[in-house]
Amino acid sequence: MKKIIIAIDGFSSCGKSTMAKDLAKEIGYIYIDSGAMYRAVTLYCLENGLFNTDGSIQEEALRQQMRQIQISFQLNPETQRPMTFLNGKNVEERIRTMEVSSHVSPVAALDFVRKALVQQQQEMGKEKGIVMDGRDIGTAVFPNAELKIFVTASAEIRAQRRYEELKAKGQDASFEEILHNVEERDRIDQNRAVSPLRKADDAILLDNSHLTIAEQKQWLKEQFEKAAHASH
Ligand SMILES: Nc1ncnc2c1ncn2[C@@H]1O[C@H](COP(=O)(O)OP(=O)(O)O)[C@@H](O)[C@H]1O
Ligand SMILES: Nc1ccn([C@@H]2O[C@H](COP(=O)(O)OP(=O)(O)O)[C@@H](O)[C@H]2O)c(=O)n1
Repeated sequence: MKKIIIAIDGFSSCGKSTMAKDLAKEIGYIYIDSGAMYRAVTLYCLENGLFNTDGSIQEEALRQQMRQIQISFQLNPETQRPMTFLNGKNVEERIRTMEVSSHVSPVAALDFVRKALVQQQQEMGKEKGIVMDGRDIGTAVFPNAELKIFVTASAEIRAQRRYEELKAKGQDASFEEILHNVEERDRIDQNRAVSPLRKADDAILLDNSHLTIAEQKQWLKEQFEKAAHASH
Protein backbone atom coordinates (compact mmCIF):
# COMPACT_ATOMS: atom_id res chain seq x y z
CA MET A 1 0.00 0.00 0.00
CA LYS A 2 1.14 3.57 -0.70
CA LYS A 3 2.82 5.17 2.31
CA ILE A 4 1.30 8.30 3.82
CA ILE A 5 2.30 11.05 6.25
CA ILE A 6 0.64 11.13 9.68
CA ALA A 7 0.77 14.40 11.61
CA ILE A 8 -0.15 14.34 15.32
CA ASP A 9 -0.36 17.70 17.07
CA GLY A 10 -1.81 18.93 20.31
CA PHE A 11 -1.30 20.20 23.81
CA SER A 12 1.59 19.19 26.04
CA SER A 13 1.66 15.82 27.79
CA CYS A 14 -1.60 14.47 26.43
CA GLY A 15 -0.25 11.25 24.94
CA LYS A 16 0.75 12.25 21.40
CA SER A 17 4.10 10.50 21.40
CA THR A 18 2.72 7.40 23.11
CA MET A 19 0.15 6.87 20.37
CA ALA A 20 2.46 8.02 17.55
CA LYS A 21 5.25 5.65 18.62
CA ASP A 22 2.90 2.68 19.00
CA LEU A 23 1.29 3.24 15.62
CA ALA A 24 4.63 3.69 13.83
CA LYS A 25 5.92 0.46 15.32
CA GLU A 26 2.82 -1.45 14.33
CA ILE A 27 2.65 -0.25 10.74
CA GLY A 28 6.42 -0.13 10.13
CA TYR A 29 6.65 3.65 9.72
CA ILE A 30 9.40 5.97 10.96
CA TYR A 31 8.47 7.87 14.13
CA ILE A 32 9.84 11.36 14.77
CA ASP A 33 9.28 13.27 18.02
CA SER A 34 9.67 16.87 16.85
CA GLY A 35 9.39 18.10 20.45
CA ALA A 36 12.61 16.21 21.23
CA MET A 37 14.36 18.41 18.67
CA TYR A 38 13.21 21.65 20.34
CA ARG A 39 14.16 20.13 23.71
CA ALA A 40 17.64 19.25 22.39
CA VAL A 41 18.23 22.84 21.21
CA THR A 42 17.10 24.00 24.67
CA LEU A 43 19.52 21.62 26.39
CA TYR A 44 22.28 22.97 24.14
CA CYS A 45 21.42 26.51 25.31
CA LEU A 46 21.44 25.45 28.97
CA GLU A 47 24.78 23.64 28.62
CA ASN A 48 26.43 26.44 26.68
CA GLY A 49 25.39 29.40 28.81
CA LEU A 50 22.94 30.84 26.27
CA PHE A 51 20.34 31.71 28.91
CA ASN A 52 20.81 34.97 30.80
CA THR A 53 20.20 34.97 34.56
CA ASP A 54 16.76 36.55 33.99
CA GLY A 55 15.81 33.57 31.79
CA SER A 56 16.05 35.43 28.47
CA ILE A 57 17.92 33.83 25.56
CA GLN A 58 21.12 35.14 23.97
CA GLU A 59 19.44 35.09 20.58
CA GLU A 60 22.34 36.32 18.46
CA ALA A 61 24.72 33.76 19.96
CA LEU A 62 22.17 30.99 19.38
CA ARG A 63 21.58 32.12 15.81
CA GLN A 64 25.35 31.93 15.17
CA GLN A 65 25.58 28.49 16.75
CA MET A 66 22.50 26.87 15.15
CA ARG A 67 24.63 25.25 12.47
CA GLN A 68 26.73 23.55 15.14
CA ILE A 69 23.69 21.86 16.67
CA GLN A 70 23.29 18.39 15.21
CA ILE A 71 20.26 16.37 16.28
CA SER A 72 19.67 12.75 15.35
CA PHE A 73 17.67 9.74 16.50
CA GLN A 74 18.62 6.09 17.03
CA LEU A 75 16.46 3.18 18.12
CA ASN A 76 17.30 1.72 21.51
CA PRO A 77 18.05 -1.90 20.61
CA GLU A 78 16.48 -3.20 23.83
CA THR A 79 13.27 -1.17 24.00
CA GLN A 80 12.98 -0.29 20.28
CA ARG A 81 12.20 3.24 21.48
CA PRO A 82 13.91 6.20 19.79
CA MET A 83 16.73 7.95 21.64
CA THR A 84 17.68 11.55 20.90
CA PHE A 85 21.31 12.46 20.21
CA LEU A 86 22.73 15.98 20.44
CA ASN A 87 26.09 16.39 18.72
CA GLY A 88 26.70 12.64 19.03
CA LYS A 89 25.73 12.35 22.72
CA ASN A 90 22.68 10.48 23.93
CA VAL A 91 20.55 13.14 25.66
CA GLU A 92 17.26 11.23 25.79
CA GLU A 93 17.01 11.40 29.57
CA ARG A 94 18.34 14.91 30.00
CA ILE A 95 15.90 16.50 27.55
CA ARG A 96 12.92 15.19 29.57
CA THR A 97 13.81 17.02 32.80
CA MET A 98 11.70 19.83 34.27
CA GLU A 99 14.63 22.19 33.70
CA VAL A 100 14.36 21.68 29.95
CA SER A 101 10.53 21.71 30.05
CA SER A 102 10.56 25.08 31.76
CA HIS A 103 12.91 26.65 29.19
CA VAL A 104 11.79 25.07 25.91
CA SER A 105 8.78 27.15 24.81
CA PRO A 106 10.64 30.48 24.47
CA VAL A 107 13.35 28.70 22.45
CA ALA A 108 10.69 27.12 20.23
CA ALA A 109 9.17 30.56 19.60
CA LEU A 110 12.33 31.81 17.82
CA ASP A 111 11.82 32.00 14.04
CA PHE A 112 15.35 30.93 13.11
CA VAL A 113 15.17 27.89 15.41
CA ARG A 114 11.86 26.81 13.85
CA LYS A 115 13.15 27.40 10.33
CA ALA A 116 16.17 25.15 10.88
CA LEU A 117 14.23 22.34 12.57
CA VAL A 118 11.25 22.42 10.20
CA GLN A 119 13.63 22.05 7.26
CA GLN A 120 15.16 18.93 8.85
CA GLN A 121 11.69 17.54 9.65
CA GLN A 122 10.50 18.02 6.07
CA GLU A 123 13.63 16.26 4.83
CA MET A 124 12.86 13.30 7.13
CA GLY A 125 9.36 13.02 5.61
CA LYS A 126 10.39 13.20 1.96
CA GLU A 127 9.83 9.47 1.39
CA LYS A 128 6.56 9.48 3.42
CA GLY A 129 5.91 6.47 5.69
CA ILE A 130 6.37 8.72 8.71
CA VAL A 131 4.46 9.55 11.90
CA MET A 132 5.55 12.86 13.41
CA ASP A 133 4.17 14.50 16.53
CA GLY A 134 4.47 18.08 17.74
CA ARG A 135 2.66 21.40 17.60
CA ASP A 136 2.83 22.53 13.97
CA ILE A 137 3.18 19.29 12.02
CA GLY A 138 -0.25 19.46 10.35
CA THR A 139 -0.18 23.24 9.92
CA ALA A 140 3.41 24.05 8.91
CA VAL A 141 5.69 21.01 8.54
CA PHE A 142 3.39 18.77 6.49
CA PRO A 143 0.30 20.81 5.53
CA ASN A 144 -0.52 18.12 2.93
CA ALA A 145 -0.33 15.18 5.34
CA GLU A 146 -2.91 12.53 4.47
CA LEU A 147 -3.87 12.07 8.13
CA LYS A 148 -3.88 14.83 10.75
CA ILE A 149 -4.85 14.35 14.37
CA PHE A 150 -5.17 17.04 17.04
CA VAL A 151 -5.07 15.68 20.60
CA THR A 152 -6.26 17.33 23.75
CA ALA A 153 -7.20 16.45 27.34
CA SER A 154 -7.87 18.55 30.44
CA ALA A 155 -4.81 20.30 31.90
CA GLU A 156 -5.21 18.47 35.22
CA ILE A 157 -5.28 15.08 33.54
CA ARG A 158 -2.26 15.93 31.40
CA ALA A 159 -0.30 17.16 34.42
CA GLN A 160 -1.21 14.02 36.36
CA ARG A 161 0.05 11.83 33.49
CA ARG A 162 3.34 13.71 33.32
CA TYR A 163 3.65 13.68 37.13
CA GLU A 164 3.33 9.90 37.21
CA GLU A 165 5.83 9.54 34.38
CA LEU A 166 8.47 11.67 36.13
CA LYS A 167 7.81 9.99 39.48
CA ALA A 168 8.35 6.55 37.90
CA LYS A 169 11.69 7.80 36.55
CA GLY A 170 12.66 8.99 40.04
CA GLN A 171 12.55 12.68 39.09
CA ASP A 172 11.49 15.06 41.76
CA ALA A 173 8.73 17.49 40.68
CA SER A 174 5.47 18.46 42.34
CA PHE A 175 2.07 18.12 40.67
CA GLU A 176 1.54 21.91 41.04
CA GLU A 177 4.88 22.67 39.35
CA ILE A 178 4.05 20.34 36.45
CA LEU A 179 0.52 21.75 36.06
CA HIS A 180 1.94 25.26 35.96
CA ASN A 181 4.54 24.21 33.36
CA VAL A 182 1.96 22.46 31.15
CA GLU A 183 -0.36 25.51 31.23
CA GLU A 184 2.47 27.97 30.69
CA ARG A 185 3.85 26.05 27.69
CA ASP A 186 0.38 25.79 26.16
CA ARG A 187 -0.03 29.55 26.57
CA ILE A 188 3.34 30.38 24.94
CA ASP A 189 2.91 27.73 22.21
CA GLN A 190 -0.56 29.04 21.27
CA ASN A 191 0.40 32.71 21.29
CA ARG A 192 3.75 32.80 19.50
CA ALA A 193 4.00 34.63 16.19
CA VAL A 194 5.53 31.80 14.16
CA SER A 195 3.47 28.63 13.63
CA PRO A 196 1.41 28.85 16.82
CA LEU A 197 -0.15 25.68 18.19
CA ARG A 198 -3.56 25.33 16.61
CA LYS A 199 -5.69 22.61 15.10
CA ALA A 200 -5.42 22.43 11.30
CA ASP A 201 -8.86 22.81 9.72
CA ASP A 202 -8.67 19.29 8.32
CA ALA A 203 -7.34 17.63 11.49
CA ILE A 204 -9.46 15.13 13.43
CA LEU A 205 -9.94 16.19 17.05
CA LEU A 206 -9.34 13.62 19.79
CA ASP A 207 -10.03 14.40 23.44
CA ASN A 208 -8.40 11.45 25.21
CA SER A 209 -9.15 12.61 28.78
CA HIS A 210 -11.10 9.44 29.40
CA LEU A 211 -9.48 7.01 26.99
CA THR A 212 -6.96 4.37 28.00
CA ILE A 213 -3.70 4.01 26.11
CA ALA A 214 -5.07 0.83 24.50
CA GLU A 215 -8.30 2.56 23.43
CA GLN A 216 -6.54 5.52 21.85
CA LYS A 217 -4.13 3.16 20.08
CA GLN A 218 -7.06 1.29 18.57
CA TRP A 219 -8.78 4.56 17.58
CA LEU A 220 -5.62 5.82 15.84
CA LYS A 221 -5.12 2.55 14.00
CA GLU A 222 -8.66 2.87 12.61
CA GLN A 223 -8.00 6.46 11.48
CA PHE A 224 -4.82 5.29 9.78
CA GLU A 225 -6.62 2.50 7.93
CA LYS A 226 -9.29 4.89 6.67
CA ALA A 227 -6.74 7.49 5.54
CA ALA A 228 -4.42 4.96 3.90
CA HIS A 229 -7.39 3.47 2.07
CA ALA A 230 -8.68 6.87 0.94
CA SER A 231 -5.30 7.92 -0.43
CA HIS A 232 -4.91 4.73 -2.44
N1 LIG B 1 -4.73 7.72 27.36
C1 LIG B 1 -3.82 7.77 28.33
N2 LIG B 1 -4.17 7.52 29.60
C2 LIG B 1 -3.27 7.60 30.60
N3 LIG B 1 -1.97 7.92 30.44
C3 LIG B 1 -1.56 8.20 29.19
C4 LIG B 1 -2.44 8.14 28.08
N4 LIG B 1 -1.74 8.46 26.96
C5 LIG B 1 -0.48 8.70 27.38
N5 LIG B 1 -0.35 8.54 28.71
C6 LIG B 1 0.82 8.78 29.54
O1 LIG B 1 0.91 10.18 29.69
C7 LIG B 1 2.27 10.63 29.67
C8 LIG B 1 2.44 11.68 28.58
O2 LIG B 1 2.31 11.03 27.34
P1 LIG B 1 3.19 11.46 26.07
O3 LIG B 1 2.87 10.48 25.00
O4 LIG B 1 4.60 11.65 26.45
O5 LIG B 1 2.52 12.87 25.73
P2 LIG B 1 2.90 13.99 24.70
O6 LIG B 1 3.73 13.36 23.64
O7 LIG B 1 1.59 14.50 24.19
O8 LIG B 1 3.62 15.01 25.49
C9 LIG B 1 3.12 9.36 29.49
O9 LIG B 1 3.61 8.96 30.72
C10 LIG B 1 2.15 8.35 28.90
O10 LIG B 1 2.48 7.03 29.29
N1 LIG C 1 6.52 20.77 16.52
C1 LIG C 1 6.81 21.27 17.72
C2 LIG C 1 7.11 20.42 18.81
C3 LIG C 1 7.41 20.98 20.03
N2 LIG C 1 7.47 22.33 20.15
C4 LIG C 1 7.90 22.98 21.39
O1 LIG C 1 8.64 22.07 22.18
C5 LIG C 1 8.04 21.92 23.47
C6 LIG C 1 8.26 20.50 23.95
O2 LIG C 1 7.52 19.64 23.11
P1 LIG C 1 7.17 18.16 23.56
O3 LIG C 1 6.32 17.57 22.49
O4 LIG C 1 8.40 17.43 23.95
O5 LIG C 1 6.34 18.43 24.86
P2 LIG C 1 5.56 17.43 25.77
O6 LIG C 1 4.14 17.66 25.42
O7 LIG C 1 5.99 16.03 25.41
O8 LIG C 1 5.90 17.82 27.13
C7 LIG C 1 6.62 22.38 23.31
O9 LIG C 1 6.05 22.89 24.52
C8 LIG C 1 6.75 23.48 22.25
O10 LIG C 1 7.16 24.70 22.83
C9 LIG C 1 7.14 23.13 19.09
O11 LIG C 1 7.13 24.35 19.21
N3 LIG C 1 6.82 22.59 17.88
